[in-house]
Amino acid sequence: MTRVAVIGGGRIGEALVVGLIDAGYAIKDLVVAEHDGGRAADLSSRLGVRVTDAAADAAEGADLVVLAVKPSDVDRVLTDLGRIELGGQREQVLVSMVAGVSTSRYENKLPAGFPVVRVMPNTPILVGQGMIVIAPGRYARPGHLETVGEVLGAVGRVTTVAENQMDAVTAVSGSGPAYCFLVAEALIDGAVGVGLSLRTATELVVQTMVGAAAMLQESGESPNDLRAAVTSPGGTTAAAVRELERAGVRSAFIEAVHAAKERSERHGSATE
Ligand SMILES: NC(=O)C1=CN([C@@H]2O[C@H](COP(=O)(O)OP(=O)(O)OC[C@H]3O[C@@H](n4cnc5c(N)ncnc54)[C@H](O)[C@@H]3O)[C@@H](O)[C@H]2O)C=CC1
Ligand SMILES: O=C(O)[C@@H]1CCC=N1
Repeated sequence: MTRVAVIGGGRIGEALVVGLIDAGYAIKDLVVAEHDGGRAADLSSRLGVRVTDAAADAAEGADLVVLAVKPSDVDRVLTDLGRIELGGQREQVLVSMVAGVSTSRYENKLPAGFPVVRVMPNTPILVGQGMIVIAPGRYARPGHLETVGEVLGAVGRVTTVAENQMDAVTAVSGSGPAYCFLVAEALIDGAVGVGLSLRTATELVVQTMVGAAAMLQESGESPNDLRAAVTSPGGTTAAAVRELERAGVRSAFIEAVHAAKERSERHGSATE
């Protein structure tokens, strides 16, 4: 099996490891580098994976070295990885999940020709329902992409784009679960406001989102058509949608995606 080292056992690093284990990945083929001691001990006891505090230690012997640290921690990880002969003993690929950081930035610091693949996952990888978008760096060959796609395909749907689309991707599917959770929170607030218990409100909202998502995925119809089918003339939905449009919800989402893309671009320029 492809051996995977995850550098950074934070939220997305943990989601990846849990998702892979739940998908049947062998624990012996996973290792995490986490430099926060408390967090490392917690991960090791809960997940049963080997956790080390050094990126170089985790990367040695791994086929995929997955970076899941904040953009500001990338330099430190690259310095640490410089202590070992990356790609010397085996074919290795660096997989960066870091928002905004370009493959060329890694390529400039890694041994010449070292393959780098930029990936934007999202937290539903935790439950095998992630959206994972891949962009090859300059030296990543089809075989490398295939290996990355095979491993990450265990935790969600994988698609490939050109790297110049990755900031937009980050703004849509990378951050996207947060937008959905915010909508869920607001709907639950509304449901409680019209008299439902928190428990009933949560059950109704969650299943409504699950059902709507399944229709989006399976019906082949556009969101607009699906919404029209719920909207009876002069009915409740039309009254609700009028309020949402009046409050500028549509343009708020559009502006939110623009803001997230700009932030991702700034991560890149701040660390070039
Ligand atoms: N949280 C999310 O939904 C997503 C996050 N990402 C990206 O993943 C990266 C991590 O994000 P989060 O998991 O949310 O952050 P986080 O702060 O929860 O996790 C980062 C972890 O890396 C550890 N770390 C930092 N430097 C290290 C080093 N040199 N060696 C070992 N461990 C080190 C930190 O102690 C921390 O536990 C970011 O670059 C973010 O852009 C990408 C997609 C989705
Ligand atoms: O908020 C962030 O910066 C990261 C990238 C995509 C999701 N979380």
